[in-house]
Amino acid sequence: MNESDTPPEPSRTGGTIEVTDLVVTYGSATALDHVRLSVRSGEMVALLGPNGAGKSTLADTLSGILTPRSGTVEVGGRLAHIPEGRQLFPDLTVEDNLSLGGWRSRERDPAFVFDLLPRLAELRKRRAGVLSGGEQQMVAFGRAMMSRPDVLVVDELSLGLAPMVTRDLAAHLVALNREQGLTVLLIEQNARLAFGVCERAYVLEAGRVVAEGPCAELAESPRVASAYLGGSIEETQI
Ligand SMILES: Nc1ncnc2c1ncn2[C@@H]1O[C@H](COP(=O)(O)OP(=O)(O)OP(=O)(O)O)[C@@H](O)[C@H]1O
Repeated sequence: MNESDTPPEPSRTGGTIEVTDLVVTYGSATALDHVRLSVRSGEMVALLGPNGAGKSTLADTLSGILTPRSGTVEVGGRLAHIPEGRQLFPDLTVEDNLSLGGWRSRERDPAFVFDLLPRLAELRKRRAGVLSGGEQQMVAFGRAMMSRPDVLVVDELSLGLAPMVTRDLAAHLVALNREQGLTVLLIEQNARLAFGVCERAYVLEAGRVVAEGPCAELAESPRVASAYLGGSIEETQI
């Protein structure tokens, strides 16, 4: 296919993640220790865990930035990753940041992203570096959608954002999941948010999966409730 060919049509039929016995190391330090995780097509699954648990390492391995030491990672369809801290180009405009997200899908026109996230259309000529945290997260979200993904990995949607802004972004994510079947792995420290929008969750601690299951069941677990919900169960419904 050459540069002038039409971009491929969006395909949301096979967005899956299958991680088996995954070991990832940094030098002699083990960051992921025989991790097993699976996400089915059209699911929205949370990955919880404290600082240093290995969540970003898993995201980076799923997106191919890191290479496993052993085990397997299989992604069905195209995966896009909203990295922790957004990692935008601050001197480029919103529009140019979005265009960069379209390199794999050969998608240059962000019009469909403006339909999904109308606020970005208003901000299109602004430099990304001058935007608020919530607006920058929305640009990172839109940039990921430019690749027309089947699977979206979101690393800390809520990081540094006010609850209202987080809820607004989460509502966009839920709409994409429910209305377009986008498969989502939501990496979060905010368990209330994650349990409010996901059906299932994994809990990662010190590189190992220590709990998994339906969010409603995990929320009942005294260990999960005390570590991640401050001891009470009160879900954030979108
Ligand atoms: N480039 C690196 N070199 C060496 N060690 C690293 C590197 N990146 C991460 N680590 C270590 O690997 C472990 C897992 O880190 P990771 O960033 O994946 O955790 P995390 O769950 O995403 O944490 P946080 O919520 O704080 O972002 C930590 O002990 C961290 O110090």
